[in-house]
Amino acid sequence: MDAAKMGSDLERVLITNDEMQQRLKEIAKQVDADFAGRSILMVGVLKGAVMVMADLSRHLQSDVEMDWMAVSSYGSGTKSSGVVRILKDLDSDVHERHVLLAEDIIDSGLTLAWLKENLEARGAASVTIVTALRKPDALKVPVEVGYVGFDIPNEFVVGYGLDYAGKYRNLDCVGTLAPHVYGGDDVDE
Ligand SMILES: O=P(O)(O)OC[C@H]1O[C@H](OP(=O)(O)OP(=O)(O)O)[C@H](O)[C@@H]1O
Ligand code: HPA
Repeated sequence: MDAAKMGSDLERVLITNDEMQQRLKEIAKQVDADFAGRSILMVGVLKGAVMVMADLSRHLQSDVEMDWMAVSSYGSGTKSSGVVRILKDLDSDVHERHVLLAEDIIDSGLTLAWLKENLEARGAASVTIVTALRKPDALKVPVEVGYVGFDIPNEFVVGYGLDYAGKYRNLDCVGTLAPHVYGGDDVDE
């Protein structure tokens, strides 16, 4: 879905799809150089990371295997609960693997800080985070990040994998929602 299709539901486009693809190409070049000669286990965090996994992996020239985890810290609202639950674990053993942990967004940082520690505790040789988006002003815990697509303001965003109440993940750009979409309710789960 493109921005025009969303009409007045979309308040502002922050990052176009072209800008995102361009940035992911640059990141892929850096990843290829940094991981030269190593096989990479890309771990995507469902559901938000599907777009960045699909796009970044296709820009990479390195050997890549993919695996997926599902965790939840947000429910259907717009604020992190801070409690991370594993909904689906990896199929692969990460022991001595070089893990590239891919996410759509680092907001409070709680999810990725927890995940990185969790994968390191399983004996991964390295765990490097790549995220399409980061909100530097929203961070509640420090997270060491290998590659960042874009730093964005501390506003709730949708698109490029990011949802509001399950919708808008297939929007091809990243943008903010018009207030009427939230229905005036302070959804906070
Ligand atoms: O830095 P944080 O504040 O922890 O927020 C980031 C997390 O929140 C979103 O996931 P969500 O729990 O909404 O699940 P989803 O990917 O299925 O939408 C996003 O995909 C990250 O996993
Ligand atoms: O800004 C956001 N939008 C959608 N999902 C999210 N999960 C963390 N931050 C966000």
